[in-house]
Amino acid sequence: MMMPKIKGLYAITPDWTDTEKLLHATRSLLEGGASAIQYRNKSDDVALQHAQASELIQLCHSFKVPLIINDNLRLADLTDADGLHLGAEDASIREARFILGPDKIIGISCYDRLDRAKEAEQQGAGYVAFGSFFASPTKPNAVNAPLFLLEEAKRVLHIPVVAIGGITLDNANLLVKAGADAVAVISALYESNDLHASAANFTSLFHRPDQIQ
Ligand SMILES: Cc1ncc(COP(=O)(O)OP(=O)(O)O)c(N)n1
Ligand SMILES: Cc1ncsc1CCOP(=O)(O)O
Ligand SMILES: [Mg+2]
Repeated sequence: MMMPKIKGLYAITPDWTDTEKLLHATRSLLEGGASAIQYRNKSDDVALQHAQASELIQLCHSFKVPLIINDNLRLADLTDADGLHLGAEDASIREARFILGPDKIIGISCYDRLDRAKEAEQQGAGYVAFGSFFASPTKPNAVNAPLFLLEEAKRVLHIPVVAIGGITLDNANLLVKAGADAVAVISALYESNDLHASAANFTSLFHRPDQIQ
């Protein structure tokens, strides 16, 4: 698959053990317009992770959407996933590139740090992520990032800038207006009563012309 740039709605999976439920929910998000999916499973059940990631890759590819693995370089390599997302505690870009090759998407968590993003871009990252911008139900103790960081990041970086953390349909437009190329969302999608509509509503934020204030 040709690797598209990260842009629009980037859905991240919750820690669900029910694989059918996870696939069904993710299909609804893809039908609603999600343009990238991240498999983020924090359990240590290697067999479950391998099975879920493999099924998600097939599903995503039927929509021509990339599936990115969080944290786990070995799993990304084993499943031939489209990319890997790395935080401060995870592998280095250099190691990931060496194992995965030049074509995979490598995303880097930059928290509230522009210096980290500049370095990641220089080292060949495919996108950088900042956050948490709002209180996150999934990660309540995450570092807080200010909105103006997105504007600064857009001024100096040439790779896509992703925003994460507590993003809902009520606050996402602030991030898009500040320059986010994509929003990465867990709870407001997977805990929604209508996943298809939620994904479609997030996606529409990226196609709307800027409103005059
Ligand atoms: C798109 C995106 N941005 C940030 C993160 C967070 O990564 P990290 O800091 O390594 O934390 P965990 O997600 O591993 O708990 C992410 N996963 N995706
Ligand atoms: C992985 C991560 N990193 C910062 S906040 C967060 C979780 C985002 O999940 P939610 O959309 O439920 O706030
Ligand atoms: Mg991580």
